[in-house]
Parts: sequence; structure tokens; C-alpha cells
Amino acid sequence: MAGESDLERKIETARLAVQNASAWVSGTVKLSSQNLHMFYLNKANDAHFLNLSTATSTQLDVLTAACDAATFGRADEDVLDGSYRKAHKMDTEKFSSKFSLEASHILPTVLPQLLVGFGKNDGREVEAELYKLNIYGEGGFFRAHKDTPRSSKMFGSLVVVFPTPHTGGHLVLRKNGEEFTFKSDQLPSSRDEIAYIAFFSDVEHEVLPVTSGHRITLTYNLYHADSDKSTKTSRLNLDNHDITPLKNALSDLVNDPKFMPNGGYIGFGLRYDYPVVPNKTRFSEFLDLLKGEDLMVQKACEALGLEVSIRGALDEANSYERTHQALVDHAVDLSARSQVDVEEGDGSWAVIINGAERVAQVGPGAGDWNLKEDKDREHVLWVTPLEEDGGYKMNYIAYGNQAELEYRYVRPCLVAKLRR
Ligand SMILES: O=C(O)CCC(=O)C(=O)O
Ligand SMILES: [Fe+2]
Repeated sequence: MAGESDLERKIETARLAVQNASAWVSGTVKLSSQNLHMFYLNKANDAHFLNLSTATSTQLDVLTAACDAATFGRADEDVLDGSYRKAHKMDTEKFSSKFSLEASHILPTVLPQLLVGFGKNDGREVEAELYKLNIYGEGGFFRAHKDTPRSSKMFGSLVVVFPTPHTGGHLVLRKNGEEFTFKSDQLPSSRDEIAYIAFFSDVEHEVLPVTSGHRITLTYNLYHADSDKSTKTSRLNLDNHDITPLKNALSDLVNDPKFMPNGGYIGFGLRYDYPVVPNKTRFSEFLDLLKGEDLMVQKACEALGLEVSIRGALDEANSYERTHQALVDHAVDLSARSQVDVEEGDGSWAVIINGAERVAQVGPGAGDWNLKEDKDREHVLWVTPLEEDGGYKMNYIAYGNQAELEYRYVRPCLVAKLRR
């Protein structure tokens, strides 16, 4: 039907209007030499002083000897395995660096680019927690991993690379089919300049082998700080992240009477993973704290006056074509499973999860536009697709930078209610 292909084109336009936002931001900063001073304790607890802008290779070997071999997280265990991570680390109790994140002004530069609409008075605040000092000597590396979430408020990681002579040790990041190589060995132009990169912690990243010298980094975890929720949302400054094309494309759909004539949900598979406590975290916590283009989707829907909620989408096990989902409002722990079972009882099907809302998919790819047999379900049209399995799977992350005990990553979806 001509009308249908017109609608399909409008849906495709909306899908393509979900623009790319940055998942990482990098740069360099010049520091006064004093900011590159550090004190540390060696294994015998003797205090040492080091100036990282002048340190010799021998002095850096002495620092390395004061460190421990770095472990990483494989599921719920911390493991030492030189074939996955070959590096040294020092915990924060053992050193004091004169590098001041505040004085470096890295966060005020990075956050407006990484956090959509971040700015003065938008009500969001960020806390950075120093995590570790890492040293990669010649041959040192850290294979692909995601940074283990330590709280549902943790969204990012920041790596600061000191200007100690080294070659190699590039940090490669990958997300949604994009790749970026952060060449910390080539960035600083002098030994009083540091290189930094901030990225969303669920972005997969790896440190390629260092080919000479010492690559020394500080890592920070970035958290949304608790702030007054009432000041949030409407104050976001979206100037640098134009949501107009998406807003217009969605408005075209909503104003088309042939589009979801009985109402329902306009759905979006999201692009990032979020840290949750299984069986506890409510997805509504992430409203306004979504990352990158996920937040742009929320803001575009809200700008049209649509009521938005964040849910987990689970395919129903009896839905061979993936046309039926259960939308859950909290982080249901299905461990390694991504489907939800339904059971038959007095002629109807029941979902075995409290608070789940059963939906039927409509639109291109879902067969019939008007699923007549699904009158009892809210319809959903996925503008951006759910990943395979809804992306919901709540596994331990295979490789993290520490063991994962309480928090897991999950990929939620966003649905906007369309009332007709
Ligand atoms: O040192 C780096 O560049 C990155 C380290 C890292 O990815 C981590 O500690 O999780
Ligand atoms: Fe990492």
C-alpha cells in the first residue's frame, strides 16, 4: 500500500535522525612542573619522591618495583593472568600525586561534550574518584574489557597519561561500530603536558603493547553526584546536540493519523549499557542520566509532550518472530537468559514477572500492521531496533577491570506513550 511505504519512510527518517554523540573525549593539558610531582611508598614502606616530568628510566623502574602486578575481573573473580593484562598498579593508599584534576580543568572541558546538555545550573553534578596508578613497561598491555560498574551512578572513566617517555601503548576504544585510537605516546608535545581521555565505562577498550619506555596512567571513575532532582531536565542546554531533526521526524509520525491509529508505545532500543543491581534497580533512576544519544532520544520525545519511560524489553519465549515482548520497570535478574517464560492458565498467557507489561510489536518487520489478535496488549513500534535478545542479558561482564559483585550492565529501552 502506498500509505504504508510512506509511513515506513517516515519511520526510517526518525531512525536515521538519532544522531551520533561522542562516547569519548580526549585532549592534552600543559601543567606546571609541580603538578607532576608525586610521593609514594615502596614495598618496605620507605617514602620516595618523583618528578614525572624529569624522571629517568631508572627512577621509573624503581617506581615500577614498588607496584603490584595488576589483576582484572573475570566475571566475579579478580585474576592475575599475564596473557590478558600485563601491567603494574599502585593503590591510592600508597601514593600521593600532586596532579590536581580540578586545577587541570579537564572535567569542565570534557563533560559538556560527553554528557549531552551538561552545563552550569543544569542540576547534574559529577564526582571523580581516583582509582589507580597504572604502569605499563615494555611489553605491557591490557586486552579488551569494559570498566566494571561500581555503582548505578557510575557512567564514565577517565585516563590521564603522564608525559614519561614511551612508544606504543595506544588505547583503542570501540562502540556501536566505531573505533578510536588514543595515541598517548604521540600527543604531548613536551614533558610538562599530559594527555587524557574520558569515555563511557561500558565502551570496550584495550591498551595495545607498549614497545618501549614506561606508560604511566592515573584512572578515575566518574559518577553522577546526587543533586537536587527538581532542578534537572528542562535546564539542559542542547545547543551543541541538535535534537531538532529527530523531534521533527517524530512529530511527522505522531501527526500522521495512519501511524499507530490506536496509540501505543514509540520504542527505542538504546545504545548504551547501564549499571544495575539485579532485582533492585528501577529503570526510572536513569531518566535524565542517560548517556549520549540515549538522552537525546528522551529529550526529543519529551519536547513533543510524550510521556517517556525506561524499561527492560524481554522477548517472550513463545514469540518466534520476536514480535512479543514483556517490558519490565526494574532490573529483573534473569542471569544469562534474555527471554521471559510465559505459562498457560485458564486459556490465557501469564508473564511470570511482577509489574511486566506485555506488548506486541507493530510496524515494518513485525508482519501485520494491525495485529488483530493482540487487542489485549499495548502496541509498540521500535524506531531503533532492540539488539539481539533485546540486549537485556544480565551476565557478569566477561572481562572487567575488577571483579563484579553487586552491579551488572544491562541494556534497557525507552518507550514514549502515544495516546490517540
Ligand atoms: O591505563 C589505561 O590506559 C587504561 C587502563 C584501564 O583501562 C583500566 O584500568 O581499566
Ligand atoms: Fe579500563
